[in-house]
Amino acid sequence: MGKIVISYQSFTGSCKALAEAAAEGVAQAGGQAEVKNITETKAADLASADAFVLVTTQPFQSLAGDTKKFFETVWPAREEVKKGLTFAAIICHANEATDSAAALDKFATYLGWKKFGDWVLAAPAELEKGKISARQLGIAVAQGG
Ligand SMILES: Cc1cc2nc3c(=O)[nH]c(=O)nc-3n(C[C@H](O)[C@H](O)[C@H](O)COP(=O)(O)O)c2cc1C
Repeated sequence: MGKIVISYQSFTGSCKALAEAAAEGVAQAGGQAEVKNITETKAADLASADAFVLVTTQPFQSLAGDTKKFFETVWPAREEVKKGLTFAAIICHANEATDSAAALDKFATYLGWKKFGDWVLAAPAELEKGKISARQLGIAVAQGG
């Protein structure tokens, strides 16, 4: 795989740390990772990306605001995004993440992005464990599956 965009939304740093761990995995597998805040991620950034990894928190049991806004912004500009973009996600949650996972499923379907395996779940209380999963995800995405 070539360039992999890894975007995060983070209130207290856990999702940022998970995004950086995923980028380490990508680099370890010989890929090129670009880590960005979700507020700075636009459809055009995904034009030349081979894969997109989203790392998001889930306040109030639902997808975080800036992350949802990202999808709302990408939708009208979706033609700019590489066709069939590979899409992986890490949901960082304090309890269960059913609603956020379902929302990401819907966005992937609407946009025609190719879901990469299962969404990875991580808990801020077990951040080191989450970082291992994030690194493994980065390696797997960079290796193309
Ligand atoms: C305002 C707010 C509301 C939250 N509500 C939930 C929630 O309903 N369910 C949940 O699993 N986590 C909830 N969280 C916890 C976040 O999931 C957790 O703190 C976050 O994933 C940590 O990532 P971060 O350090 O990148 O912000 C909430 C956090 C904030 C700030």
